[in-house]
Amino acid sequence: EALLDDRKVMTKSSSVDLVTQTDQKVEQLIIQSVKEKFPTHRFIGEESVAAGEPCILTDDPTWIVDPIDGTTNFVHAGCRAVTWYSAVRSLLPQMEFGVVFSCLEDKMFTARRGSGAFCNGEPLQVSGQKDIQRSIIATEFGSNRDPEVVDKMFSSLRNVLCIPVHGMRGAGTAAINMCLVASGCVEAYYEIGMHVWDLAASSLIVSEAGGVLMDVEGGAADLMSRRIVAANNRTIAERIVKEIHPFAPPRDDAPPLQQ
Ligand SMILES: O=P(O)(O)O[C@H]1[C@H](O)[C@@H](O)[C@H](O)[C@@H](O)[C@@H]1O
Ligand SMILES: [Mg+2]
Ligand SMILES: [Mg+2]
Repeated sequence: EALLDDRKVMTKSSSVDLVTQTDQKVEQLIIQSVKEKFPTHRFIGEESVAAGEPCILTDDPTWIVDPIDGTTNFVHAGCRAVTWYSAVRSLLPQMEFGVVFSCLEDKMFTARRGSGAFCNGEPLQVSGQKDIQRSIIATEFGSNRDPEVVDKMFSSLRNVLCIPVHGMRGAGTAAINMCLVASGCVEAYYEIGMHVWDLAASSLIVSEAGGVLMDVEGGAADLMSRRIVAANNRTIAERIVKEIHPFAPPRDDAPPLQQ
């Protein structure tokens, strides 16, 4: 409880969707320092959106910021990851670079479109495993405790586990789960319910490390849809898609509900 007090924990969409003053301060720090260099660029920041800012990509260069990914870990045990990235939108949003910093491990994951993915400067490569039965799969349960949604998540978890796979893991942060895919430590990560700022930077890191991104129903990945399968290859991604019980949370870029 002392920890919770120290970190000034507040809640957002539900009693388990946590935010701290540190999340808010880190986001302000990142946005202010980028603005000083690039005054015309736009931002989509997790805590700014929570405060009512729009979550829309335009044709302008846009930085997508998740100040602390894994706030629940941070509240309970210390820091986890800080993530931000820049997207330049033409006809389709095109990510230019992604950065994820894992402060617990002092690892800086980076990727630039067309130039590969790196961890502390060392090139990253996804796992070469093609057999799902020799794979480790990562997932998370997010912050929705609606029993119907939880039933669907458990049904997917059960199906994937019983393929059977070697194991299932969850780092408590989407960004780090995706970096684990990019590093070849796990074969895939899937989740429904996280947000564009959880995935933006690490999605480029996964694809630049040779991985694939897919929607949970098998179509093209859509970072605003709050659904993702990130895998080392298409065979593994498509096998996971077969086992997922899909549902569609409200999109990140949906217009706000009228009061
Ligand atoms: O810690 P935050 O930035 O809120 O992100 C987490 C998200 O809230 C959860 O729903 C997901 O399950 C985690 O994987 C995210 O990393
Ligand atoms: Mg996050
Ligand atoms: Mg966050």
